[in-house]
Amino acid sequence: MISLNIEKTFGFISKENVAAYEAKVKEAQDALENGTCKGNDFLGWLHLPSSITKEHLEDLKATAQILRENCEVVIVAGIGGSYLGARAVIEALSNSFIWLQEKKNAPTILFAGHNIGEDYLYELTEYLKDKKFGVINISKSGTTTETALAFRLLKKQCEDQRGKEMAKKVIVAVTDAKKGAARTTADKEGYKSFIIPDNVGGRFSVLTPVGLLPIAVAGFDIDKLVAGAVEMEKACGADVPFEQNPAALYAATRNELYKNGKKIEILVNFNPKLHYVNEWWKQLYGESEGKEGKGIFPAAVDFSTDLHSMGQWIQEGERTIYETVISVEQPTHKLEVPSDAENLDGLNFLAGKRVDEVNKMAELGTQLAHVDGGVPNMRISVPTLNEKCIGGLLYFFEKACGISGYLLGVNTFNQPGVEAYKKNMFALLNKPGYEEESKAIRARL
Ligand SMILES: O=P(O)(O)OC[C@H]1O[C@](O)(CO)[C@@H](O)[C@@H]1O
Repeated sequence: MISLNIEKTFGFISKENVAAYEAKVKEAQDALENGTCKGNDFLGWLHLPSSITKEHLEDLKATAQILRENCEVVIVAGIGGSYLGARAVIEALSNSFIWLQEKKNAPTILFAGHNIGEDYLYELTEYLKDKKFGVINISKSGTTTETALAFRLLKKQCEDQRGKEMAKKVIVAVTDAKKGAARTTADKEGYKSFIIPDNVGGRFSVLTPVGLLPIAVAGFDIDKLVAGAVEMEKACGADVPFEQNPAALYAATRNELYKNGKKIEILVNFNPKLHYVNEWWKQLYGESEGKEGKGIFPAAVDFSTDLHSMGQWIQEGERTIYETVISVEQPTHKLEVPSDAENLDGLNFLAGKRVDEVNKMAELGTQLAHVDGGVPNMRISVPTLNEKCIGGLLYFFEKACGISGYLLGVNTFNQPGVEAYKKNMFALLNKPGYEEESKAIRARL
């Protein structure tokens, strides 16, 4: 099970001040449990893991199997919370060179609908020209422009290439039960569809079909992923004492750091497979807390790669940052540094050591250097990268986010600020219904 160590924050904030959050954290836990916090119509994620039924998982696995049997490539179309969770889990669990391997035991998973890059979409559609492909169209609102645009292209191409009947079989919708264009299309075309519950917001939806279906198609064990989340739901529960509750401690510590001028949290990994876990985390905390002129800025780096780009800033730049390191205890594979008779590269001092030992010393050395340089450090230990641990990690971050947003005093579950760019874009594109905004925005150009 994952664990949290906050010892290396105590040169910057005091143990007593973190412990003093106990009552406020209890209030937060109660408010989440009783549904009395702000945004209380979006609390469906709280006990989601333990409420997932065997039948639901079987339904997801059966649909995944149809896609696996009929597709060489599956495109997951979605953006934000309808994209990042699936990508985070799939990349954390996949072989880093999966798409270069001839023999695959699952369709290649590609992503679309998370940008409006013409070249990206052109190159994707070109690549798909001789492929048996399917699409999972994911959008809670069913109206997000980026996703809808990509889906329009992919749906047509799939129907043209594979025929209407096969397209019906290999296109799956994950969307609202009733509203939105994605629902209308799915119902009209007769696609298999899954529902995103009303009370689960996008960034908290990885354990709904939004994440579970693509993860199952990619060949990973969603039973174990959910089991890991269930375990963490218990470990972070309202009945677990403050000092033993990782979500409570993480939420309290980051709020205390924020109060002491640490305005930026950098999520750090020492494993490139976790890059998209960082990205998922950025949305979770950024959309949840960045509002009302408040909120820790969630940044992220991949070490040791970024020690050679951002390392200088972190070591000696403005002291408004702290780091949270996701440390994977055990790699999946074993690789030792070979000995070399000539030792031309001078690396024989590493001969016989596992590559991970070198990585772990980089991690430890970085922690000490950054703490010496004025950067508080928290460490989240993950035993290994498997479904169970990742499920636990995701739920831990969600629960801590729910508590942390409450401590900050914001509505953790809305994202009103995201509408501003959309409104301008629609006005600039002359979307019907935006006539007044179009006139007003053009007058400003
Ligand atoms: O699932 P949808 O409705 O397409 O939304 C995708 C993403 O867009 C946002 O609503 C922001 O615009 C996110 O909160 C959400 O995760």
